[in-house]
Amino acid sequence: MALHSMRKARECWNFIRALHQGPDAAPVPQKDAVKRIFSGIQPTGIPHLGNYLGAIESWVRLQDEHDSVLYSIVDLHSITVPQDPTILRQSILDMTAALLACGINPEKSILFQQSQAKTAKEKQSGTMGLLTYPVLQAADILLYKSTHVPVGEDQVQHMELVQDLAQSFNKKYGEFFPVPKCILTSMKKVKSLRDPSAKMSKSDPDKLATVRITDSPEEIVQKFRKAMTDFTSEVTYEPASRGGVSNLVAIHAAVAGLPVEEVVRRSAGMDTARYKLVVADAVIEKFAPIKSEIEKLKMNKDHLEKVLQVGSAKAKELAYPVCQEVKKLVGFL
Ligand SMILES: Nc1ncnc2c1ncn2[C@@H]1O[C@H](COP(=O)(O)OC(=O)[C@@H](N)Cc2c[nH]c3ccccc23)[C@@H](O)[C@H]1O
Repeated sequence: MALHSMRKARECWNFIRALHQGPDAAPVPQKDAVKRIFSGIQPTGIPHLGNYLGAIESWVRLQDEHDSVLYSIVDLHSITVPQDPTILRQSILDMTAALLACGINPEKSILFQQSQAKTAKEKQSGTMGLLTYPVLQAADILLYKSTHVPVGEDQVQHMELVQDLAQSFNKKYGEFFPVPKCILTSMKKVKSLRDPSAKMSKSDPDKLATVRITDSPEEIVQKFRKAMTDFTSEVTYEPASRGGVSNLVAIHAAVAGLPVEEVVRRSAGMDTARYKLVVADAVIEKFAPIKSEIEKLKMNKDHLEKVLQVGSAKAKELAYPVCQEVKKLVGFL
């Protein structure tokens, strides 16, 4: 299996290299393209504060600001590590419920399941080789001619590859793909509560490091109470020298919708032990309505499945002409 995957991965890279070696085409001036927003999230695990503040919250805003917005539940990406099929199936629906509860509105954006939105003729490419992580991510984005990709800082490296691939393709075949830009929020890297030098992550083995949006109030309080700070009791925002407390201030400001300076001003005279509970309360308050909405949505499996079906059909419709155009440009059609 590993060998087979490696061979497929090599084939995939050769295919991309072959694309780059195509005939030099005269550059066509880039059109003033309409913005198309695209982003994705892995279905494995419940979204955490980092996913929420670094990505999902801005996704909700962007669907109000732009006409063409797609959000993908990237199930193909999640199988780069072993997954139990029954659990994966459930996790896809759980992620759908979580995104809807956070405010993703299928009337305003296309919410779809990555594996279900491949165009019919593309089916033969569903091998692990083509799914090699960053290449698959590039395919996700370019397949819809996306212009803007709202992500956290950890995705910037992947985005650089996507930009390179788009530029190389355009150089050979004429301006076809917009070179997609990242949209980063001020919360582009929410730090682990246990180690402010690391990002908050779903897979952190220290359960106290990561606050999930469905955590109980007690769990949230416990995690913030144990958050790593330093020996200075004052609350200040100095990310370079006081990573722990600054992470708390940044989280607090983001969930309360206040500027950092205001949050620091309001906590004057408070020590960090007391402040941790204030931040925990703000997070509990922010997540409470989302948590109860998730519970409601999870009871209606048919609705969740329908949302994904409709979204996947719409995504497929957008992808098909792009895929055909690429095939024509390359000479496959
Ligand atoms: N601690 C953190 N602070 C701030 N932001 C964070 C933090 N942790 C996670 N994020 C952001 O959450 C989004 C989803 O994360 P994933 O790991 O599922 O995200 C991933 O694993 C992607 N490879 C999924 C993907 C597949 N295809 C795509 C195409 C476009 C954009 C994204 C994708 C991401 O925006 C991520 O940056």
